[in-house]
Amino acid sequence: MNLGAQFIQIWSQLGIGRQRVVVAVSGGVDSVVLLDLLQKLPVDLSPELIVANVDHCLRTESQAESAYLKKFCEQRSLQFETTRWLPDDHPQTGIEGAARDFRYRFFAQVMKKSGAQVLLTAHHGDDQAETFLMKMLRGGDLAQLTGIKSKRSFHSEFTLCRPLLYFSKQQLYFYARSNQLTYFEDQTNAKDDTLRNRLRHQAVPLLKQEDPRFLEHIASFEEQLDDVLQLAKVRTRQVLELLKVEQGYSVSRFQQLPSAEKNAALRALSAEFLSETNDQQVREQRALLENPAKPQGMIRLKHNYVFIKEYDYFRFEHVQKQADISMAEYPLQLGQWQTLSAGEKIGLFPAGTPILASDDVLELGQKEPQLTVRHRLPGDKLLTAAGKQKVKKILIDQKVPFWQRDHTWVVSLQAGEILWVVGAKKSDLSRQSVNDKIHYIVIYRKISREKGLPHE
Ligand SMILES: Nc1ncnc2c1ncn2[C@@H]1O[C@H](COP(=O)(O)OP(=O)(O)OP(=O)(O)O)[C@@H](O)[C@H]1O
Repeated sequence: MNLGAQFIQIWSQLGIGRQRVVVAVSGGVDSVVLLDLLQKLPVDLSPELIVANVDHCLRTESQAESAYLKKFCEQRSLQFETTRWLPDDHPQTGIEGAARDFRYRFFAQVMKKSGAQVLLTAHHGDDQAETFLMKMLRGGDLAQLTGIKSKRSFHSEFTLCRPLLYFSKQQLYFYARSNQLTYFEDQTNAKDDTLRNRLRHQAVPLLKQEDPRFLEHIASFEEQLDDVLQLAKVRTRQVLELLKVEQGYSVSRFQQLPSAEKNAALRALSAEFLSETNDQQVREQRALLENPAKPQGMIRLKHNYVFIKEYDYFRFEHVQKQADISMAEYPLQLGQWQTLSAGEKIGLFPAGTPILASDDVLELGQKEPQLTVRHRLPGDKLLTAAGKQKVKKILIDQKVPFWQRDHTWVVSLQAGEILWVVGAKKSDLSRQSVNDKIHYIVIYRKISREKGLPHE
């Protein structure tokens, strides 16, 4: 079957039919062939074409090429839309990415203006193989290897289709010559200054020489990989659902999973929290979760995240840096609760105020205590009969994990001396002696998130 006949088949399968489409035409052989193939489709499959072109002003010839395309389209009564990316708007670095962004923004504008829903580009099999090899070289998430898709959504409201993915560049050259098409060669593509160009000129020809069906094999792997990844995604979601508990994820349920599901779950969580996966860290997390000798543990991750195992739960947690933690300081007003966070509150009350079994209470001997509550700060010291004790040391001795230390609340006297490191230690001087009358109490209470519990 010749290329034109194969194209008709592919076009029918894409299901675009006769609707209005925008074709991205650079003037290179790929897009010139695409435009010709589209114009030669049988009438019942023939779409309404709008040709979109961007002059990036990156090569001296580009202006003349755009002018040629304009004339070409006029002669064939094709709607032609073009724009220039002026040199003043070019960034110092990342020019390729910026050019791509500009180009696709323009295509979206043309689509909006014309009411077209589909954008066509002329990516072909060699582009696919080069992209595959580039991603393989760079490493990372397996999903990235699925490469260029023949159909995907674009700017959320449009569809981007690449009907030439199944053809090699060589086939496109052959078609262009046989049909006497005029196209332009981008001379910058001849240089070996980019990875893509080196792969195009050196690696890909060698691989094609080893097996002429190399491009077909890549395309087939891409399709299979796509299918397998879709299935894996569904299963991973089910696994995460199974592991989910109120405090995070269940360690015991994790331990019962088959090996592949363990890895998939940890990778998916890394991707969710850190937007990337790191095999070494997934191995470390798994080793921690499977180690019965370590009921608790923590692994530092990127972007201020930590992976925490606490007995039967594990979770990813974002640890705030000291600078990000609220510097709020609340004076305690007699008889009033002060909310500290969504899950906790504190208050100063007269002695004898009813308390709950789960409350933590500091008894006070002072007549009119002037107390404030705040997060602990570097250098804080607890007042004790034996002298002052560093709060940091208390937290370390009490094995408070480091990611929770800066979140610790302290209750201090006006002078700054600390009477209570909440959850860790109370000053033995909050009353002069055990026989001293208790005048007031400070109550620290966890607020249950479940409504309707008897104590709330
Ligand atoms: N200046 C341009 N004007 C119109 N269409 C363009 C232009 N440059 C590229 N295209 C369209 O994009 C297709 C791919 O081009 P190219 O291989 O240069 O892009 P790329 O660098 O791989 O980036 P991307 O895949 O994101 O478009 C072309 O076949 C053509 O359809």
